[in-house]
Amino acid sequence: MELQAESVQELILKGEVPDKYIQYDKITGEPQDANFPAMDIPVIDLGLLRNSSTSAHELVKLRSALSSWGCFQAINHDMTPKFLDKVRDVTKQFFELPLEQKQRCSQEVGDIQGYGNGIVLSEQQKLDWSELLYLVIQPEDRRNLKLWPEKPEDFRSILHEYSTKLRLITEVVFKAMASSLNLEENCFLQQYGERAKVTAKFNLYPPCPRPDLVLGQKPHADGSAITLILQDKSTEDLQFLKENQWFRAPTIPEALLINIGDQAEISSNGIFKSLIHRVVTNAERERISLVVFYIPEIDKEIEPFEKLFDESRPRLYKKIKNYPDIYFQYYQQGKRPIEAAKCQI
Ligand SMILES: O=C(O)CCC(=O)C(=O)O
Ligand SMILES: [Fe+2]
Repeated sequence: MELQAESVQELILKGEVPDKYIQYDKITGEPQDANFPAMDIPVIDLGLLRNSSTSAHELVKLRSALSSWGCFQAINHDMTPKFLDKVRDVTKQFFELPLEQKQRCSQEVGDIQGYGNGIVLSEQQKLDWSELLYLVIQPEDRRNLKLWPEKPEDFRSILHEYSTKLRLITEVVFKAMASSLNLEENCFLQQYGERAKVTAKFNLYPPCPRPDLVLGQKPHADGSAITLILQDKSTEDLQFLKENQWFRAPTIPEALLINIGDQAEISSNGIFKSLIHRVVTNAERERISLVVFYIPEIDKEIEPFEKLFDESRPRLYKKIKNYPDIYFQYYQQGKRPIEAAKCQI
């Protein structure tokens, strides 16, 4: 079932926060806007990773970051700060359009692509304080250009350029992830397939009058293999959960925050961690972000690489296929999707 939620823009005009948006933190019991410490994650230079004579130290940092926090900040990725600001600008300009104009890109029934307030699976579901635009960007023949905004005028060309650049970045990152585990460098790319799906989710989190009770995005782990996030420069509202404590992700304007999703946790036999994260709201400022998911081909078999388990280190995950399907089924039942892939030990 899909129900269209009332747009947050309309609620702000009315100045009210309906019950459907009120969420309590069942994990820590703290108000959503308590002051949480910053995560201690490394900044990794992708330029150094590209070359085997300079990569050794970065690979150690990468492995350690991905096995503790499941994420890192990537710099020197070949996208200039000016270009990243352009991406942020077109995102902001799109969300500033009048609602009717944004609705030209609206989600169609049964499809998550397009503009909307996220998928509403049931009447009881708590809602996020956000607007979003979700588009497939790779493979190119799977783009639904009808849903790509025509305004602002440079939106499409900038998204195309961003998507081309990200292809090279994801390749470097997957190869480095493999090398950091002493595996053949193409193993992730091969397991995920040449036609892996890459999707872009543009998010707007408007200022919210009750940041103590309302979330921009509920706690979840990503169903992707990896996720690449371009953060807003002016806020730090993304948080990761580690050992039952929330930590704030620092914003570095020129960096991409790259995190592990469930499928790379499975391939790495649990060495890399797909951590639960959420977005909090903010009474003063709006926040925008551009989140890109790298999603393996659905008919590829995803399983831990053989070299990563033996008698002393048990195999933690089974072979799975079509994880997005499993993900939605489990998510709907309020369970963590990766549980479905765990071996019974
Ligand atoms: O907006 C963000 O920074 C992160 C959103 C997120 O976690 C997601 O879309 O999966
Ligand atoms: Fe996420």
